[in-house]
Amino acid sequence: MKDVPEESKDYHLKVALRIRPISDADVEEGATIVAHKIDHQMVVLMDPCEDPDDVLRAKRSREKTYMFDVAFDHTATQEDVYVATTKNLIDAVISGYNATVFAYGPTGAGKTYTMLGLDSEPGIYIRTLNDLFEAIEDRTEDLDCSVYMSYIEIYNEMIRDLLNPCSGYLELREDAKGEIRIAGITEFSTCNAKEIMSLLTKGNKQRTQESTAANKTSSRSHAILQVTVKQKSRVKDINEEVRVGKLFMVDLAGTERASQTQNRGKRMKEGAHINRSLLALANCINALSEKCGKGAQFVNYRDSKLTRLLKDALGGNSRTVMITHISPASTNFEESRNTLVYADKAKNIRTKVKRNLLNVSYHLAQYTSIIADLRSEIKWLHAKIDKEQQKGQKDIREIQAEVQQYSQGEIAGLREQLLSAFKEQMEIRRSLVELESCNMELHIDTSRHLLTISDWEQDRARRERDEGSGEKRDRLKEEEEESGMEEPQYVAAAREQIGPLQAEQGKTMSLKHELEEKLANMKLKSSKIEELLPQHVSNDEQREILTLLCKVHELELEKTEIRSAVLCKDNALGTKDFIIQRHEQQRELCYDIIHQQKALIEERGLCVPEGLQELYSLYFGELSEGNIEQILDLHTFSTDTRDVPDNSATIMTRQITHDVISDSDVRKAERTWRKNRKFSCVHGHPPDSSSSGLDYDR
Ligand SMILES: Nc1ncnc2c1ncn2[C@@H]1O[C@H](COP(=O)(O)OP(=O)(O)OP(=O)(O)O)[C@@H](O)[C@H]1O
Repeated sequence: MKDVPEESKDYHLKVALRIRPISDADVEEGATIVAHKIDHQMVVLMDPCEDPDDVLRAKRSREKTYMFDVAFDHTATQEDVYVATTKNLIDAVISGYNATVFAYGPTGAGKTYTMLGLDSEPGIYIRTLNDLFEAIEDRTEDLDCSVYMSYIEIYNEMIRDLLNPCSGYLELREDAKGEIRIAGITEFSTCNAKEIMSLLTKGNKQRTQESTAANKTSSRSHAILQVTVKQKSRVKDINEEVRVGKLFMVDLAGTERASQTQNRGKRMKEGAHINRSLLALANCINALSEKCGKGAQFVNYRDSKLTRLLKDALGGNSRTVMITHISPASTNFEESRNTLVYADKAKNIRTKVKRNLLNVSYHLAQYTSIIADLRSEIKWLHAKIDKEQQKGQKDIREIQAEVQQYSQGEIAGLREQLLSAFKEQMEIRRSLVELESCNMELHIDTSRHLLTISDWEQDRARRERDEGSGEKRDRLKEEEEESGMEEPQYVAAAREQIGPLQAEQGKTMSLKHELEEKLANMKLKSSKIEELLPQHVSNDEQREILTLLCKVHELELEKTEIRSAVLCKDNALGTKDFIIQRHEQQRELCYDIIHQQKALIEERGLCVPEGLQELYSLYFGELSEGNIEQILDLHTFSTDTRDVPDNSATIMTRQITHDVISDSDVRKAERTWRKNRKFSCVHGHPPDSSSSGLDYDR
C-alpha cells in the first residue's frame, strides 16, 4: 500500500476551557470562587491574595481575562462539552483524518469526569464511540468499515496495555515513516458498539488510580484510548482506496504540587514522573507556540513517552482539541493560573492535517506484470485449444479425460503425482514467505531492544561522567542501589526479551533450512516426473497438453517466488529505513549540539583549537554545499522508487536478488554495531564507523 499524496490543510489547535463546579471539600476549606466564565469564549481569574485597599497596587488589575475557542463552567453538561469539542471530529476520522482530544489540567480539576464521566453522565469516550458507530452504520452500504481499539496508560514512564495487562511493559518504536508505534499493543477489532464499551470498562478497571489529598480518585497515569477506522469501498477494484483515520482520546494525569497533594513515598515518585512528562509537554507547547509565532524553535518530543506519543497531535498530522480544566476555588488559584497560561500559549499551535489514503495498488502493481504474463500464457493456451477444436478434435477436458484413461491409469497416476508435488511446493513456498517475514520482525525486535539497552548504558556513562568526582559518583550509585532502581524496568525488560527473541530466531532459521531442503527435493522429484511423462505419452497433442499444464503450474510457482522475494525486499528496506531513521535522529541531535556550541563560543569569544576549527569549517562547508541534503534526497529517491511498478517480472526478480540484504550481512552489521556501541560507551566515539557494510551505528 502507498500513501496517496493529498494537499495538507493548516489547523490551529482548538483550546477549550472547562471550570468544574466548586466542591463541598473546597467550601469546607473556606474557598471562594475566583474563576468565572464571562461569555462563551472568555473567562476571568481573580487573584484572591490581592488587597483592594492596597493603594500602591490600585492601578494593577486584580483580574486577568483569557480567551479560548470555547469556555464552559459548572452549568455546562457533558453533552454540551462533547458537542462543542469532539463531535465534529467524527466525520473527519471517518474520512481518513487523524484527530486527538486531550484533557489537561491540575489534579482534581475534572479531566476524568470530562473524558470518562459517570454511568449517569457519560463522558467524551462513550459519546464519541456511540456516534462513531452510528455514523459508520449509515455508510455500511457502500463502504466496508473496520474499527480497531487500543487503550494504554503511561504510568511512571512505563507503557501498560489496559486491554491486556498481562503483556508487561510495552516499547515505543518509530517506523520508517517516522510514526510512533507501540510494539506489541493489543488492537481489538470490532464493529459492535456494545463490545467496545465493555472493553473500555474492562480497561478502566485496570487504570492506576489512588486517593490523594487533592482528589479521592486521582488518576496516577496518562490514559490514551486510540480508535482506528479503516474503510474501503465495497466495489472491488484493482486500485482500491483505503482510508485510515485515527482518533486519540487522552486523559492526562493531573499536574500537581507535592505540598497540595501531601504525597509521600510511592505517591511522591509517581508525582515526579507525572510532572516530568507534563513538563515535557509544557516545553513542547512552549516551543511549538514560539515556532508558530516568531522564531523557529527546536521541539524536543523525546523527553517523555507522553510527548513522543502526542508528537503528531501537537505538531503533526492531526486535528487536535485540548480541553483544559481548572477548579474555580481560590485555594487552587496558583494551579489555575499556570494552567491558563499554558492553555493560552497552546492556542498558537498549528498542525498540518492530511487525509490518510492508502492505495492498495502498490501491492497489486507489483503483481500486475506477473498477472499480465500469466494472462497472455492462458490466452495462448485457449487459442491452442480452439485450434484443436476447429480441427474437429475434443476440447481440453475431454483430452485430459482421455489422457487419464490412457495406459490404464498410468498417466493419471503420474499426473496426480505431479499435481501434488506442485501443491506441496506451493505450500512450502508460502511457509517460507511467512518464516522470512517473521524472522525479519524478530531481527528488528532484537535490534531495537539492543538499542534500548545501549541507549541507557550510554546515558548512564554520560551521567557518571557528568557527576565528575568519584565521591559524587559513589553517592549516585548508593542512591540507585538503595532505591533498587539500578537499572530501569524497561531496560531490564529489554534484556529479558533478547534471549527468547534470539532463541525464536534460531528456531525459525532451522525451520527455514529444513523447508528449503524439502523444497529442493520436491523440485527434483517433479522434474523427474516431467521427464517420465513423454515416455508414457504417445499422442503428440496429449503430450503438448500435459506440457502446457506443467507450464501453467511453473508460472504459478514463479509468481509465488516473486511474491516472496518482494516481501523480503520490503522487510529489508524497512530495516534500512529504521537504521536511517536512527541516523536522522542522531544527526538532528548533533546539529543542535554543534550549533549551540558554536553560538556559545561566539558569544563568549572563546579561543578554539585549530583542529576543532578545521572540523567546524568542514562541517559548515558541507552544510552550505548541501552534500548532506543530497544524500538525504538520494535516500528519499531510492525509497520512492519502491512505488514505481516494474513491468518486467524478470528485471524485478533480478533487482530483488541483488538488493536483498543477506542474513549474514545483517549479522555482520549487528556485530559491528554492537562493537561500536560498546566502544563508544567507553570512549565516546565508535572505533570505525565506516567499516560496516550496513551502517548499524546510530
Ligand atoms: N463538571 C463536573 N461536574 C460535576 N462534578 C465534577 C465535574 N468535574 C469534576 N467533578 C468531580 O470532581 C472530582 C475530581 O474530578 P476528576 O477525578 O475528574 O479530576 P481529574 O482532573 O481527573 O483529577 P486527577 O488528575 O487527579 O485524576 C470528581 O469527584 C468528579 O466527579
